[in-house]
Amino acid sequence: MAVYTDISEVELEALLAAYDAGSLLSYKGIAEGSENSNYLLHTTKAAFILTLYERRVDKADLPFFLGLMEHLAEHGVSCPLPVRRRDGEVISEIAERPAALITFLEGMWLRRPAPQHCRQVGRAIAGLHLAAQGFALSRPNALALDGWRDLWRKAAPRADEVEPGLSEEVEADLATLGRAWPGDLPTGIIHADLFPDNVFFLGGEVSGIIDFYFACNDLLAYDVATCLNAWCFEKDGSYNLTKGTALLAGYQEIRPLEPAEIEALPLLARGSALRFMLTRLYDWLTIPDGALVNKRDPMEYVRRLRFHRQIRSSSEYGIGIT
Ligand SMILES: Nc1ncnc2c1ncn2[C@@H]1O[C@H](COP(=O)(O)OP(=O)(O)OP(=O)(O)O)[C@@H](O)[C@H]1O
Ligand SMILES: N[C@@H](CCO)C(=O)O
Repeated sequence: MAVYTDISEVELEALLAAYDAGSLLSYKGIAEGSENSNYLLHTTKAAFILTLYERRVDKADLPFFLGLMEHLAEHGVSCPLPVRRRDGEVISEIAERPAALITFLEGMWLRRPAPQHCRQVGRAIAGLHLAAQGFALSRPNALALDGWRDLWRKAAPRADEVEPGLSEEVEADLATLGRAWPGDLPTGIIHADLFPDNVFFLGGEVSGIIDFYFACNDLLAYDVATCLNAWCFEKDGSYNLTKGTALLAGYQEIRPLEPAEIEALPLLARGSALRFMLTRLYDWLTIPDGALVNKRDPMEYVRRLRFHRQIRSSSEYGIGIT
């Protein structure tokens, strides 16, 4: 559950007074998610989500995230729209946290996505990459190689408690990725966390994308690699080639990958698996048991790392260089 901060109806009514969003009818904390506190609000005008930024979100980045959502919505991507206050601002404060009111998106995320959903996600992510072109702000990826090394420094001393030998594996990955990480592939704004719980479907179609709080400028194909990790592995850790093929084909329908991007996929997928393994490992070791937070299993991503290490060609993901 992710409700780190409790808020009262009195605080909420005071907050809503700054907006033209109606008056409060009801509210409740949302159990899902792990990074921020989210509340579902019903007002006399509509339903909204109120997000209180916690943990990894730096307040200085909020204009980028919220501005990006506005830009994407204006360019045809279905995503929440930040609600402006009467004074024109989008960032508020409640319970000593920075907060934003955003529009409510209909739909649900899929616990068991099928290949046709993966194809749609491929299309959606390519659409997002194209729609984000021209957004005026930029933000470096805080969870790229240097960020991974920082997380690793903090988690390394206890990593072998989670899996004996993990330290040695991660040291080798960091060294390989540090040497071989591609520097010359197409870049742009990426979502960087497009997991199934961040894509809503309605009647079998993508109805919207949420949670832009890791969005940043980085390699576009790295976002595709993250989607392969998040959408195309089964619970038993095996790669589902049909899903991978569908996701990559969907992406290429909208934005064909360059040969160099295709060739780099095994490395990018390995880097992305390491990134999610490290944030999960850090949380696993630092969040106390019993805290009201979803702790995600780092071992799922250790298994993905092992898979990507033995890939010899991108065709094993379901794509060929033509
Ligand atoms: N605009 C929205 N419309 C409808 N529901 C939303 C919206 N934004 C968030 N939610 C709900 O809140 C939940 C958590 O939101 P979100 O994924 O942004 O939180 P988070 O803590 O950043 O999670 P994550 O662990 O994925 O980073 C979502 O699963 C969804 O149920
Ligand atoms: N999507 C991330 C968590 C939140 O960003 C993970 O599954 O580790």
